[in-house]
Amino acid sequence: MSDTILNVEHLNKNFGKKQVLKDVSFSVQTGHIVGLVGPNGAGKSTIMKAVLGLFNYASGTITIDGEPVSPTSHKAMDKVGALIEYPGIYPFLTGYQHLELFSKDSTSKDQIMDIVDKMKMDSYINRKAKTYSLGMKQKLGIALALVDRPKLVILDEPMNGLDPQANKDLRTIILDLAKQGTTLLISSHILSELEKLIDDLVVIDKGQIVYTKSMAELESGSKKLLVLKTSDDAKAKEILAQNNYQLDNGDKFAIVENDQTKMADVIKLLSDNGIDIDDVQHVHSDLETSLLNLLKNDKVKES
Ligand SMILES: Nc1ncnc2c1ncn2[C@@H]1O[C@H](COP(=O)(O)OP(=O)(O)OP(=O)(O)O)[C@@H](O)[C@H]1O
Repeated sequence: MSDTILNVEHLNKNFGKKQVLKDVSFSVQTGHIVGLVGPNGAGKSTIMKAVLGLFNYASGTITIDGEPVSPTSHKAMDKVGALIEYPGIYPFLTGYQHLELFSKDSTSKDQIMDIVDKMKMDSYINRKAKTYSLGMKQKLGIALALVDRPKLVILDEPMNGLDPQANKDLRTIILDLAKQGTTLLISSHILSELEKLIDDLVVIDKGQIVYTKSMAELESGSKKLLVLKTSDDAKAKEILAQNNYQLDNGDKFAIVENDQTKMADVIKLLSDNGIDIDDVQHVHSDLETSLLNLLKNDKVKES
């Protein structure tokens, strides 16, 4: 059984009169990759900053590896690496100098070159950062979060500005780290990328946690659809309904699949009734669809 590395309990946070975190509780298991997702302004960065001890909160507790975290209690930060919003980059320092300056004294040159190598930054690591593109700066920010090989890594929108190859490299690095026992809390709006990585999902909306589940649970609960395009969708729907197929109420013409649904039977039924099938495919709900449904159905109200 895995143990908990990060525990957030009953966290409340205000900015002026606005309450931006409302009784936020969740925990993260050691070695897991956890996705923190939700609409713009939901409170993802605020949670991450609170976990990093960057500001006071009205009430609640945060512990990392059993140690409390607050603006006056930073001991646990020794175990944490983070990239929050934009990486703080100094234009006149090279990438290598950034890594040297901001890594721990105990981090060796070999460790620095190892992350440079894995992030494929060799060709520009000795150039001044003012010459870096957006993606290069982002990669340097990620390298800074990882260079000390922390137990817990917090990445806010790490895929921002990365090209497809860099995204793939980052995915490999993250999955390798998790295999070695590193825990990662990652926020991203690029759900198609996130779902290739994460073990667990924490969904926040308007400052409240609306959902915490493993991806396995999410996938097992997600709908499987048979999406159809026919010569006469209206008639096809009528025939399928008469034959006890469950029509999906989404945007596309689809039936909800169960263990008894056979594509061949559906095609035969429709063609026996003089309907041509232009296209038919099995579709599993992806994370984006599941999340949109979840947010559509959640009852959280703006205060
Ligand atoms: N320093 C601040 N002062 C006042 N309000 C703030 C401050 N930082 C964040 N907020 C507000 O807190 C809420 C949550 O913001 P936060 O940045 O945590 O959202 P987010 O989920 O990370 O959003 P996004 O996906 O757009 O990055 C928003 O309503 C935002 O306007």
